Amino acid sequence: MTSPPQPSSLLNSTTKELSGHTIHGAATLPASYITRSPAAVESEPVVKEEIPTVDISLLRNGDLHQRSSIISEIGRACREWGCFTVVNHGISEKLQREMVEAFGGFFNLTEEEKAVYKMKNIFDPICHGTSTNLMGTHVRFWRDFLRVTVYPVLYYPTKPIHFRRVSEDYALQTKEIINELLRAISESLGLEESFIEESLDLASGSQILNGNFYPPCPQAELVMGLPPHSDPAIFSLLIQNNTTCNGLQVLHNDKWVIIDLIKPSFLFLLGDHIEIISNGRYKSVVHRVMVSSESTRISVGISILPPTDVVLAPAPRLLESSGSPNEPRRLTVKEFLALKYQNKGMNSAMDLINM
Ligand SMILES: O=C(O)CCC(=O)C(=O)O
Ligand SMILES: [Fe+2]
Repeated sequence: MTSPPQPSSLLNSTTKELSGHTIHGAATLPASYITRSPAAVESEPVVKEEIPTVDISLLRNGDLHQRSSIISEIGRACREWGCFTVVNHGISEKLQREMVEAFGGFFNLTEEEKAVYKMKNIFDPICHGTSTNLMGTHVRFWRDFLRVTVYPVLYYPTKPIHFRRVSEDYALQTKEIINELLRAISESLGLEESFIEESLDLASGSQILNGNFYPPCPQAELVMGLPPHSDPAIFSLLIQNNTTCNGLQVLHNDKWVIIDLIKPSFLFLLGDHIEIISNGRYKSVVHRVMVSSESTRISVGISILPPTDVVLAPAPRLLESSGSPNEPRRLTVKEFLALKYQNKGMNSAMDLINM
């Protein structure tokens, strides 16, 4: 049996290593992981509530009336929640399971094998990282991640062996749903259906897979998998493994709503880019991740990103009626990301644009 590592080496460990070292032994984590006080845990409003559900088969196969009523439902969900459950999307539960298992297989490789993909730059097309907070503080979170660009070039870890085939199929099949949702969201804002696609030059953009790994944690109540944040993205579609831990929570009307992510549905999470295009009519959803002392949670998100030099700005048609006294700033995707990190993710996307 190996002896428990010293505190300094714990700080260089991945979350997975730390979980292995602590869960069966000493249950004390390095102080930088403790981000919640018992009093805060007690007093936070956490509730179970049903979030909107959208049947997207009706975008494809419904008659005109059904299609327009689904577009209104998508609009309402984006306005009131910034998230919804996507059902009847046509992707098999088998492919979803294989995708989650492929990420699980990667996270369970040895630390040496995973280190090949260690993040050097946040724009690396494939990168693995752990616990750190990109917002720049000395706080750490209970999560390992692997981010992989799957389009226009398919990157993949060489192990597990089936990662390549599964991620290629998954990227191809989800792309259709992503495109349908992009068109529906544009229409729901009263814009041409191709507006978002064209204004963000998505034909030159990329498609990204994000795998998150949250192993059991001995002090689960006091740590966070991910702190409250909105995604600097257009939107993501999320799935998770079969776990007893419903770790994801979204902020709605000042309460944290626990998300029960049941396969084969996807969870749609609206990101900052659409908040900006919609001139704040739609809000990117603030969400956070809690962890469990017993089970491992794996989540996989897929999203598309515009080229980093594309300008993020409200759609001109939505600007006229906004009533805002100032012209919003025109920031490129790259500048927006830098500003978001500079402000430690504390401001909404529209606040950053209007600053
Ligand atoms: O693990 C989750 O459910 C959410 C992950 C997440 O919020 C992210 O990767 O930005
Ligand atoms: Fe997120």
